[in-house]
Amino acid sequence: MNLIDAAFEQLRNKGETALIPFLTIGDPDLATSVEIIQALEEAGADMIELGVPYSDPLADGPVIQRASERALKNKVSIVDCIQVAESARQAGVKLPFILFTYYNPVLQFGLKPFFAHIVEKGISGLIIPDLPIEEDAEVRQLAESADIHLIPLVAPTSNDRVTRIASNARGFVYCVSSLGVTGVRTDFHQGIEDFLSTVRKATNTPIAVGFGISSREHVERFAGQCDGVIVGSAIVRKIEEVLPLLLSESTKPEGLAQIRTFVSGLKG
Ligand SMILES: O=P(O)(O)OC[C@@H](O)[C@@H](O)c1c[nH]c2ccccc12
Repeated sequence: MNLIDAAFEQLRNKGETALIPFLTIGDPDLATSVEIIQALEEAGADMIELGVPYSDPLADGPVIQRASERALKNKVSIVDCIQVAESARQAGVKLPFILFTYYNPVLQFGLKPFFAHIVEKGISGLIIPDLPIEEDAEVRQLAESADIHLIPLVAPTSNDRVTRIASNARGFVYCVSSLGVTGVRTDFHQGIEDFLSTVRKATNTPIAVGFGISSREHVERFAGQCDGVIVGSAIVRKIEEVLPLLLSESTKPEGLAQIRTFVSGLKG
C-alpha cells in the first residue's frame, strides 16, 4: 500500500487531520534539510512535501523564492533532493515523502528514468504545480504504474474542471485556498468553504488545503472540511528566522528546537 494512503487511513481512524509541511530542500544545506525533516516528524507532521528549488518559481511568494535562491547558491539539484529523502529514511524517518517540483527538472531528468529513480529512493507522491491535467497523461500513466501518487491541485477558479481533476486524483487533492502565489495570509478566498465542499463531493480521495495557513486557528478552521492541511511559507519563514542558529553546529540544536516548537503548535 502506498504510504500516503496508509497515513490517511490511520488518521481517519484516529479522527485527525494530516499536517503536511513543505520545505525547500538544500536551505540552508542538504544535511540540515535531513535534520529539519527529522524535527518535522518529531513535531507531529504526517507527511512532507520536499520542495525542489527552482530558478523560476512562478507560483511562489517571496519567502519560498528566497529559500530557493539560498538552495540554488549551493547548486542543489532534483537528484540531491531525492537523495535527501533516502538519507532521511536511513536516519529513521517513517513519514511519506511527496516530491514537489516544477516540471522542467523532471523533463531534464527524463520521464522514465525519473520515475524509476524516485521509486527506488522511496518517494510516495509527486506534485508538479505547472503540469495541468490537460497535459499530464504520460506522467499520470508512469506514476500509476509505479504506484506513485500524482497529486493534482485545484483552485477556487477551477470551476467545472474540479470534478475532472478530483475524480481521478490519487493520494489527495491539493485544494489551493486562495488565488495568487504561496505565502502567509490573514484571510482566504471568499467562499473557500463552498469550494472545499464542492471538491469533497467530487471524490472519495482525501482532500487537503494549502496556501496561507500559518496558525493553529487556521488548521482548526479547515480540519472539519479537509483530511489535511499544507503549511509551507510559515515553516520556511521559521527556518529563515533560525538560519543563524542552524549555520553553527553549536547552536543548530536550538534552531531545530525552535522549528519543532513552531510546527508542534500547528499540530496541536
Ligand atoms: O506557502 P504556503 O502559503 O503555506 O502554501 C503551501 C505551499 O508553500 C507549497 O505547497 C508550495 C510551494 N510552492 C508551491 C507552488 C504552487 C503550489 C503550492 C506550492
